[in-house]
Amino acid sequence: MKFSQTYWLNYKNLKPERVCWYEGLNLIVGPNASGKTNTLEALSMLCGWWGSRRKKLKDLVNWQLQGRGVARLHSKFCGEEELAVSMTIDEKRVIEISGKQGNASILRAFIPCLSFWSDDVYLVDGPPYVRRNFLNQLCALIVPLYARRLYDYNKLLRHRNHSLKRGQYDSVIIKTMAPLAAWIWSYRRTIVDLLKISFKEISPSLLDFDVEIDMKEGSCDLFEDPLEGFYKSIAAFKNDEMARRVSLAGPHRDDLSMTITGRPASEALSRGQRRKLAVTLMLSAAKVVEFKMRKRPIILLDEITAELDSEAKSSLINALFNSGCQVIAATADDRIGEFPGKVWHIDQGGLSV
Ligand SMILES: Nc1ncnc2c1ncn2[C@@H]1O[C@H](COP(=O)(O)OP(=O)(O)OP(=O)(O)O)[C@@H](O)[C@H]1O
Repeated sequence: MKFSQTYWLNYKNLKPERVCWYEGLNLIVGPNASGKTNTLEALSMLCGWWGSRRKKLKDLVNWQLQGRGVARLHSKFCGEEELAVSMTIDEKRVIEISGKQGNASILRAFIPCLSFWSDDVYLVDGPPYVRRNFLNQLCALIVPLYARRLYDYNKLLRHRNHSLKRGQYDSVIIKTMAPLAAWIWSYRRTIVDLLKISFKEISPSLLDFDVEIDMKEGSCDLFEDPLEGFYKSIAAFKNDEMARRVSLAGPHRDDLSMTITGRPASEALSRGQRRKLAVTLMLSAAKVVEFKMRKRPIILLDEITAELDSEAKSSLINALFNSGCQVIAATADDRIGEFPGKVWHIDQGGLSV
């Protein structure tokens, strides 16, 4: 699916505008605070996601209107099928998909979209939950049931932590959690295996260093059978859990390890290299989505050129071009040079070609 035409009204600082997007690469260039991130955020909302900065819905309405008006987002999509999405935002968000009431999870299933925000460099050097969130989003995009199972697992985990805090070791909760944990582990493993394959394909054109990525399970060891693995890990961590009064084994302790000749990427790489690695992971994820969903995802990329030298910029642009995906990227750098797509300029919330 691809954005063909969007229209927005009263969304943050964006001017009311009808925009016909190019089906290949789009680059939005503009100075700081001109509305680049706001534009990408509006597009991400239209695909059923939140933007980079999770805010209250009413903060998305133009400040001058707050309490007196609503923000509206509309988009026509083309591709595997034609879709029209409308969204009205004030205290709550009302979504219509081709004239029928819908919700964000339906949008995500119809219009796969991956976004890369400036903070996503933390994918390499941030704490494990950042990488778990990345994997969770990818898995939930491909199989919506994953989000449901993860929600159920996290609910039980909260109960378990509550019991542990009170010094109780509740084996009924463990038994209920076990099949969910095993399912989440199996699914994550499948996706990480695919991610490794696409990473191997893409990384030579983008990275001048070799990175090994792998799933690091929150268990005491790697097991063939994840259900057995869960029970064994729980048993192995029992004393520690009772002493620390918190649950230490299970998918909530997973991580995606990234190493360069055995050293963690967060230590071995410069900031620019970490950014390249994070973008490469995102492009690998796009390939996995395409393979599993038989649909090319839309890619939204904020601050695409930040911290990249000219060689890295051009190899990234080439990789985006070769992905065949519709890409909408933003940059404050107006010296981007040759660009194989449509360049938009934004100033004070107004887009022009
Ligand atoms: N609800 C709102 N109503 C009106 N303006 C808003 C609203 N929310 C945010 N803004 C304005 O939007 C502007 C920020 O836009 P945005 O984050 O898209 O900038 P940007 O072009 O990505 O900038 P940078 O290059 O610095 O990241 C800010 O000036 C902010 O004051």
